[in-house]
Amino acid sequence: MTHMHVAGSIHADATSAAPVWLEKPTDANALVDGLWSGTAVRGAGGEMHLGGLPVTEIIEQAGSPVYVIDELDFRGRALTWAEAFEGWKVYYAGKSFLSGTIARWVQEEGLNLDVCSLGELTVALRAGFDAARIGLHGNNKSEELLRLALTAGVGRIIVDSADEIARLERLGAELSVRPDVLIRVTTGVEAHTHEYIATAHEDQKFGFSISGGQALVALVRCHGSAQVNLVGIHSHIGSQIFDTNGFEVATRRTLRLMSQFKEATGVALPELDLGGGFGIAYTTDDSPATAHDLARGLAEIIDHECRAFGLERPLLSIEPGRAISGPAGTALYTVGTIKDVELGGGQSRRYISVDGGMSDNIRPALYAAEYSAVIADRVSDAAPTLSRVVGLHCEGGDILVRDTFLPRDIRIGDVIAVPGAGAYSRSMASNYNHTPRPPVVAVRDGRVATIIRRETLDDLLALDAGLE
Ligand SMILES: Cc1ncc(COP(=O)(O)O)c(C=O)c1O
Ligand SMILES: N[C@@H](CCCC[NH3+])C(=O)O
Repeated sequence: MTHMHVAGSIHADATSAAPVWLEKPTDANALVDGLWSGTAVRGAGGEMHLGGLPVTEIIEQAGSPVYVIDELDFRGRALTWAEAFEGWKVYYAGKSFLSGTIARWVQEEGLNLDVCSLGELTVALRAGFDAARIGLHGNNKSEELLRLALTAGVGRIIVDSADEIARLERLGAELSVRPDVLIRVTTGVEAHTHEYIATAHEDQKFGFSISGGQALVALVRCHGSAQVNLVGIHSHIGSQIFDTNGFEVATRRTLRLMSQFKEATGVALPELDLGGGFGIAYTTDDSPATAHDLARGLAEIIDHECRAFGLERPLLSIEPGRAISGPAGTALYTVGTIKDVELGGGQSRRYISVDGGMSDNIRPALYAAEYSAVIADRVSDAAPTLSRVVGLHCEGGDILVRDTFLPRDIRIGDVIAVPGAGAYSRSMASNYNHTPRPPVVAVRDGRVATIIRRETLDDLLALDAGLE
């Protein structure tokens, strides 16, 4: 099954009120299964609770807007992926959301960690994450980043270019270390996702091309190097992917490359990392596979292909990010203004402006990503009304939820909750329009704990050399 609506291909046109896929719900208050974090429920009075706390109490303690991470949900998903992929190495992809607390949870649940920048690596190391269980990515790793990785003893460096191999060899010789490396390859797979988050087609910046021959050249070069220890191949086809065909093709092509390498050198590479990219449900239109189903499916493909190529099954890894952090997070906003805009032909669209926007979630503007929303501070019997939840930024594309049905009697001060906010929301947040970024709090057993504090205007003003 192929889902492409992250690419924004299924939208209402200007004159129809509802997009084709969005059915008017019988109950606009429902917390639909599969969209919300594990502890999300409506309490006795109808208010939504997260981690045992009413949302209004979370806002009272942490302010609005706020990202709320359901600790038990996050830990539970991490463990589920680790258990489903038993015998594999599971790296949590920190780019989806990383902080000191998250790094500790990931370590406590027994996962490895994928980082891709100096900042992410520094957070992980400061949080006490075991360097040997970290994989380092990046298509332009600086000398400073590689030095830190080599001195800290990072477990795997995923090499992305010939320049990086040369840099690593020089630094390895200088520091007297021989890092374990994987070569990142592009398999030529056209993953069914938004162009900006697909990474295995040929015409993009990551990795070494298999079809162009550069991947085999890079493998042979590293194999012959005294300064790096080649352990395997890495492939990542993209993000928010539901269609497993892409993984199947990528697996076949990487294993064929392993067999070509074996023919060329007589050596079987011991490791294969298939990256991340497993999709989650942002709307009722999404139906992701479970971790267990994916594990079973991938294992079958790998065993089949290994037999075909006469290879032993390598040590396998995956790097899920969004699938662990995404559903654990909920964004809470407060309604500030409400406007009904006439579209002609008796149609209108309701614009609900909240106190956040594209600075705390750029995904709808960047990828036309679809989200859902409910009123969270109460339930209402009023008629479900097609609504658009928009932010406070000075930009028409500042949309948080393009199309959703919210009760007709929505009012200023209501709390709106958006699921799926744990991944690529805070981690991609900006200060557009000099907006301080919201805090991230963890909720568990009726308690709120700050993971990342709210930025203040003073934080931003302190950066401005013209305002000293
Ligand atoms: C190399 C690599 N691994 C893992 C991930 C994690 O992806 P996701 O959060 O979609 O699972 C990404 C991001 O797409 C990535 O680039
Ligand atoms: N940031 C993207 C995914 C790309 C992840 C990194 N390769 C998203 O929000 O969907």
